[in-house]
Amino acid sequence: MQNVPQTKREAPNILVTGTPGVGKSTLCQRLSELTGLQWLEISKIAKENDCLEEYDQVYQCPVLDEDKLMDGLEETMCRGGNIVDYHSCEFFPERWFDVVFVLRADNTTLYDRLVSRGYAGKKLEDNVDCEIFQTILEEAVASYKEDIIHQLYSRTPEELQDNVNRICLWLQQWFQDNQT
Ligand SMILES: Nc1ncnc2c1ncn2[C@@H]1O[C@H](COP(=O)(O)OP(=O)(O)O)[C@@H](O)[C@H]1O
Repeated sequence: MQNVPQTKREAPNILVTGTPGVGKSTLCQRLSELTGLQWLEISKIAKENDCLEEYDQVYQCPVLDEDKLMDGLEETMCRGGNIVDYHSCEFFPERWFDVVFVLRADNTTLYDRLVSRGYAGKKLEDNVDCEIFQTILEEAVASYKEDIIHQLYSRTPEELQDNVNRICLWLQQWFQDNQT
């Protein structure tokens, strides 16, 4: 699949990734409403399309059938115009994305958000550690060219708005640079 020839996309594909609770869905929903790009919530799509294998008891989350999911998304991603929202990023084909935003939050903010989502015990601890150790940022750096990766803090409504504005500007520039 990695060798599929790259055809020009009509609109870019954006990846929004980061630890659960950093604000991906909130940002993606807002962006999708503003720009008309399609918001792809990978967790939801995997569930709806039977792309979940077994349940990981240690990490208390379902395990993705990544190959099945990738095959199902290939056509949509080749067309372009998608905002992909997922808490991991290493298994997507690199060629799918024009830009990668890694959302961040501070530990206290993230802890409070995850507690109010009902996370507790190991699951809560692991997710806060994931943010402390910048696991998803490192995953992104290992998987995509560094010049397309942007780290954005999303701790407050003001930061959310700044991020939306920044991504909209990026998008405008992409359309200017890719006019046919
Ligand atoms: N920039 C922000 N400022 C304040 N609250 C936020 C911000 N971004 C997200 N939130 C809140 O944090 C919680 C988790 O956000 P969500 O978008 O569901 O995160 P994720 O999709 O990364 O798991 C939600 O209650 C949301 O309203």
